[in-house]
Amino acid sequence: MVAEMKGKSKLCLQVEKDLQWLSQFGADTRKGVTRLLYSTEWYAAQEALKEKMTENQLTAYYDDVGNLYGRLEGIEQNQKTILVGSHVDTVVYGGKYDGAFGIIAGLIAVEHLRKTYGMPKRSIEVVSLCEEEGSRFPLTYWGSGHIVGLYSYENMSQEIKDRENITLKKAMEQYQFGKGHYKKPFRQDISHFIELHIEQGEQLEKKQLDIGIVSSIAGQKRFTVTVQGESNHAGTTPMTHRKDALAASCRFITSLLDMSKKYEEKLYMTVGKLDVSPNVPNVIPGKVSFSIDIRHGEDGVLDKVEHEIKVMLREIAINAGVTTEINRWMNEKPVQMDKNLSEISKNISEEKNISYMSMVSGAGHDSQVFGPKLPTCLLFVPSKNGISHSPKEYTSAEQLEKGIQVLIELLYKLAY
Ligand SMILES: NC(=O)NC(NC(N)=O)C(=O)[O-]
Ligand SMILES: [Zn+2]
Ligand SMILES: [Zn+2]
Repeated sequence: MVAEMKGKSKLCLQVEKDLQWLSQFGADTRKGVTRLLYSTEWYAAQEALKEKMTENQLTAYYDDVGNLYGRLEGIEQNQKTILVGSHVDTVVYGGKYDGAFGIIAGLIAVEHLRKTYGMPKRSIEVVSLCEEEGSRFPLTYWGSGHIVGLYSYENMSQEIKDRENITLKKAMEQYQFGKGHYKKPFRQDISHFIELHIEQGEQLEKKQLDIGIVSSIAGQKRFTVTVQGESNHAGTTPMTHRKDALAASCRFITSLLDMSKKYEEKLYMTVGKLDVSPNVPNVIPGKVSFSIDIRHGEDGVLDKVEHEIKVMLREIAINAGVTTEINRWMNEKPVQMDKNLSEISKNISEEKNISYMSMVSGAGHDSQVFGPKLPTCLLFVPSKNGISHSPKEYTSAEQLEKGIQVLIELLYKLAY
């Protein structure tokens, strides 16, 4: 252990320690991390980060939706601010790197810059975005979407509820967000958004490269499907007279995944969430709802697939004697990252002898929301075995450090 510590740089030890520290908020007994939007664990993580920002001599503050910022004031007036960071929320039973790494990396990079070069010309803010994953409520990019003005909580639907029927409004207000206590989230003073993230795939590892410079992010749609059948007795209702919502859902899901194969490897389709009612062994399932998540690099293909899904759903409903409803609650277009920032990142990597490749991200990111509005840069570090959204997520401290080195230099070039 001591020998291992001796071999590691200060930066390596720091990033390892800080990620471990942040993962305690929402840690479960199976080594996973679950930090859902506006949950106790989520708030504890934001509060702990706020304290850390203050310790790092940053001015820490929330906006009214729960995004947390740590600001290092620039010496030149009238300059816009560079935003660097990622999201603090996780999926259910996720790992300790997704999102968290971008925040910790931002904090470490800014701390390093301040200690080495003093105050920047242009202000830098490290941001811990409140929500990106869409794991608790049927919405995604709740944090970044407010910053760029895509969302406004004042106009949000009262119908947005989690699995336990808690409304988004109530969840927000539990921690005093959404009441006008804090600064409004919409901002027009941001010059760039920079995000460092784990790849969540295996391209970098397979090619043995250190950094992925993202050129574009795939488009993504998410739906909730509700299938309404009829609950009845398992021992007396003839097999031919049933309106079994689960049997119909299974047929539909299988046909759907079969259909996705015709798009070869370019279409990604997932049914990841299923709720069965009443969910007991001796009652025919009367109601089922499930999610569909589709992704592709071309928007036109996603529209075509959406149409196919709807046609297929109608056909299966007619044959199974059930009724169906489909609600699309996410529709993100593919987005290009800023070419100039990518070029700067390439040059930095070359100067530092850090190997890199340009790549497309199949995973969604807050950078997708900032990208159409302002120059945005998304950088990846490798993920062991390409695993993510799992407690098995892992990137070595040495690989994390390379990402941070590029980030430090990029921020230096933009802010000093
Ligand atoms: N980087 C992510 O894990 N993002 C995830 N979340 C969103 N909102 O896309 C996803 O599902 O790809
Ligand atoms: Zn994620
Ligand atoms: Zn993420």
